[in-house]
Amino acid sequence: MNFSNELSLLMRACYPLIYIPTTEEERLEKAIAETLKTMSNRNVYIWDFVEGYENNPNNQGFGKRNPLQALEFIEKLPEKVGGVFILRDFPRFLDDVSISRKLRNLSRSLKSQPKNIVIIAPQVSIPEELTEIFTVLDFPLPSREEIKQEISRLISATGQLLADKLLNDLVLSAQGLSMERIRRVLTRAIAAHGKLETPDVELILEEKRQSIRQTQILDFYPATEEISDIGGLDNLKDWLLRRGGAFSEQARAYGLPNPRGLLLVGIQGTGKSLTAKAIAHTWHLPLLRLDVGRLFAGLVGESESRTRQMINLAEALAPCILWIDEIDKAFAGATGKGDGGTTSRVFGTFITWLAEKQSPVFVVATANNIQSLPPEILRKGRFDEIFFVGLPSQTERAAIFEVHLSRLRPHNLQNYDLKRLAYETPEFSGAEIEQTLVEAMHIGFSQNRDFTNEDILEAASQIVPLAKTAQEQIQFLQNWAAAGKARLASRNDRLQ
Ligand SMILES: Nc1ncnc2c1ncn2[C@@H]1O[C@H](COP(=O)(O)OP(=O)(O)OP(=O)(O)O)[C@@H](O)[C@H]1O
Repeated sequence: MNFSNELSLLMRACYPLIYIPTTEEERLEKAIAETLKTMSNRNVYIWDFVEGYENNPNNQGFGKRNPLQALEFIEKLPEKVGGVFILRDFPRFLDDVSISRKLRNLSRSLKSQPKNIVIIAPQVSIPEELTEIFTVLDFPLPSREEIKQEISRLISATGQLLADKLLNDLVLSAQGLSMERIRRVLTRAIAAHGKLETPDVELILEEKRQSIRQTQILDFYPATEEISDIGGLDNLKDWLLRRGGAFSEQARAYGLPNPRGLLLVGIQGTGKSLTAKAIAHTWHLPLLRLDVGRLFAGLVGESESRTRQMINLAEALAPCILWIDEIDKAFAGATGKGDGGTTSRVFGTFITWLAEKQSPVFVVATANNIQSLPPEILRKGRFDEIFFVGLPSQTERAAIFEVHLSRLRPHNLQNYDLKRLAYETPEFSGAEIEQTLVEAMHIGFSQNRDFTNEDILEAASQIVPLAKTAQEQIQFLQNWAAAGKARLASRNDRLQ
């Protein structure tokens, strides 16, 4: 359902208190006004702390610097009078006892009246005692159509006729930005050279990178890895290659649903993060990395708000890959109330979105410890597939050596005995193989010569693979996967 439909539904169903987190005040107010055109009997009243009520000649300036008076005004209007009361700056006053009490009283009396209070704020910040009476509604970032209209409006003043391809590229690059930012970057470009050109796409992308960085929770991650850079994991690679075109228009026309995502479970260093990066690069989609630590840092209440912001942004940037590293660590306490319920509320928001999302956001989550994952994550319908990524078999280790040696010594690959190297490195993970090669290079470099098979074996002998110290964890994961809880990322090849 789009924003306007959802809002009008809430209004018609007499939801008295609606909270809309957004930094796009102006655009939101326009959207509300548009929505109200389809409903009769609803005037808009806008209040802010400095000016009081505006828009309405009879009450101009009423409630100036007095938020309680702003609420009393609503209360005093005759029952039959319909209205939408947009209160700017209001979250700052929600902690005040008189405001809180008045809102709770209003939430009861307005249930039978055609009146709705809408609070706009950059973040959701609602005191505990008021959470029940507010309905939080998300305001999406500008759609492709809105961005297209805005670009056309801005360019019309210059008389330039934009080619379809350039217009499309500009729209695509601007997706995920607020309208204010889009306007700012485009006007700057037009002011600089009187028109819009292909290099401006990069300008917009840079603005987008900055705006994503400012959220501090998502990062635009440049990915250069290919699926062919993953050694072994053939089942997983086949699965991915089969879905290569699954986000295309043709796939939609064919009737295919958007792929939802993957959960990759396994011990450290087996290529899970590498897979996330390779998917983004191979499918030509932007890779957004969620910093889970940041999601939970900061003030109480901010985590929920950040989660919504993250979802909103990912949807605006779709089609994209949302990479959630170590999801087990993020939601370890989701079933308890240890942190005042924050983790469980954030988890609730996230899991609901995961289950219901229609947008082409492909989630790649990785986890090392299945025991600390809330069981809801593993339920069907959350991810398309759960893969167990185990330690590489001997054949896979040879493939991993090959991937890295072809990159490091593309012209001398024949100097290395891949089979022997794989045979001599039992229980090594991909990361440990990479580490071994780096060490071998140090040996060769320090003696002023190229590194050899012997250097690699020497380096390997100095590494104690994690498998030795984490046997219990590995065994647990293997049993879990063998019980049919996950698909094996590797082809069944038991050679160790
Ligand atoms: N199957 C593999 N093929 C090629 N390289 C690999 C493979 N597995 C791991 N590596 C190498 O090890 C590095 C680290 O692996 P990666 O970060 O993907 O592991 P991970 O499973 O995500 O571990 P963690 O749980 O610690 O994040 C990779 O960047 C890559 O260079």
